[in-house]
Amino acid sequence: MRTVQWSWQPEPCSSLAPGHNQPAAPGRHRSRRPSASRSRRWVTSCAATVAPKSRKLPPGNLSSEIDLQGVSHQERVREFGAVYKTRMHGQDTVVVDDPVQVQALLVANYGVIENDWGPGVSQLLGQGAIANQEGDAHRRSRRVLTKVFTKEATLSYIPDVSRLAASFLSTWSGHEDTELLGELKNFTFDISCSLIMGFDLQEQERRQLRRDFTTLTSGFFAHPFDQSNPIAAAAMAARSRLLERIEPRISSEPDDQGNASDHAGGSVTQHTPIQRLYTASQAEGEALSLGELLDQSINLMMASTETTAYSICNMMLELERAPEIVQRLAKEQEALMQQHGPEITGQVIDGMVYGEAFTREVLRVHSPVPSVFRRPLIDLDVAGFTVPKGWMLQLMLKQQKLGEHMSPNQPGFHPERWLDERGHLIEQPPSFMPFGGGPRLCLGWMLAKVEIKVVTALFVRGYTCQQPCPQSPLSPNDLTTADDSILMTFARQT
Ligand code: HEM
Repeated sequence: MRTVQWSWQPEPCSSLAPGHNQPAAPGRHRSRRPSASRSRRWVTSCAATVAPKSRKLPPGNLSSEIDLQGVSHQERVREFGAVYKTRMHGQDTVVVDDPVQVQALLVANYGVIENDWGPGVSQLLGQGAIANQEGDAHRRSRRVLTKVFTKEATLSYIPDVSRLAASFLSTWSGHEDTELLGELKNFTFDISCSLIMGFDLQEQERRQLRRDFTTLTSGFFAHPFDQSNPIAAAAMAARSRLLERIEPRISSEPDDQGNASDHAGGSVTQHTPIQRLYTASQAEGEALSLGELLDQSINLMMASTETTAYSICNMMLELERAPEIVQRLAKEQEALMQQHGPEITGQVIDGMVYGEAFTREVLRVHSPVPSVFRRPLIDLDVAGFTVPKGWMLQLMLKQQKLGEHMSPNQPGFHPERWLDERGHLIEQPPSFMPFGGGPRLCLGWMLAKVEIKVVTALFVRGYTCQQPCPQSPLSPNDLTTADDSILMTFARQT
């Protein structure tokens, strides 16, 4: 029996401090089909294998759609176990909710399973987008795009992220009520947009970009995805408008000081990370074409905006109901300000030990990407069951199980569980995978954590918040369905 290699278990870095685990360089965690001579070693360390001829499908129910059966995922796991079959969006699907199996399938990527986002997302992102790529093309894109998300690059974004966060918080505190989720989507979109187009965009241009991006994302799951569907057509038109605005910014020429002006002789801006990628890749020969970089830009906006906004929104809802957590975070900030001064710097972000525990707990409890989808290219054996080629695989990233070394080891929102008795951060259990793993580990995980921590730090240093009509934190399914009417009243601390 051939097996799928599990060579690398991703452990997202808990901090920006040197010496902490960094995700492996993209080349290190390629999965490949093993040669027969090495298979014995893999048998002992792998979970997913190529299926034997005799098929044994997982238990479950294929007779009706998962939504129509009115049974929750947890109830299914209780009834059938961690690997079960069901119907989802008209397709036969196997759901995998065991962290060991999920990890193995995440690394078993090229040639064994492929990404499947459906026709809407695929077309709206574009063929050159990293989420649509497999094999060598995917490796090449990661090699190039990683340069924008190294630790050094991420540290360099902190001043701009802080400026933007300070400006949003100040605006919110000047209004009676803030539509929190909608505002946070603007905040996180502005950050990804700035990586691509610069921080100096005029407010009017930002507004137009946000509007077009919202129209584009509402087309992701439009069905059928063609011109006959007005939502799909509007989304494609919004994509074209976005690209028209992004293109001249990316291809603008740098002047002697590293500034850039667009080809139409328009505004002069600081060179952005994506512009630098374009110029550098032209020079180094490992070129991502302009077309590919445009698709990657849409992909970056898509990957970063709602995920991070949703995390910060839940973070605020948790803070609003837990004054003791706010107090502890504020005490940590006081100490950090005494040590490093008032600026938020990489040292401050690194020094946020309780802030890191808090961030992890937000991501654990409110995992904004609770699962990812894959499609097997061969019959696969998962935990002794066959997943036939062409079925859908839903891999659950959000895991209920806590690490045994965690205290408290019970459900609920407890940042303390990430600290040992001396107040040091504990090792992250393999079941904690908010940023996925393997060759598709989130590229922006460090930036996402920086955004969450910068907002946390600025908030506890100077603001309070209260919900005019209390609501529960958002459930993972609300990511695509929640309207933006989560109201929060911000005030400056007196
Ligand atoms: C809390 C915030 C975030 C969460 C929870 C998150 C989670 C994830 C997950 C689970 C994946 C893997 C998807 C898969 O396996 O199919 C992923 C991929 C990705 N993420 Fe994030 N993400 C976040 C923020 C960001 C940010 C801020 C950026 C960039 C600015 C970003 C860029 C990407 C990209 C480009 C990929 C695709 C990687 C590839 O296909 O190789 N993400 N993210």
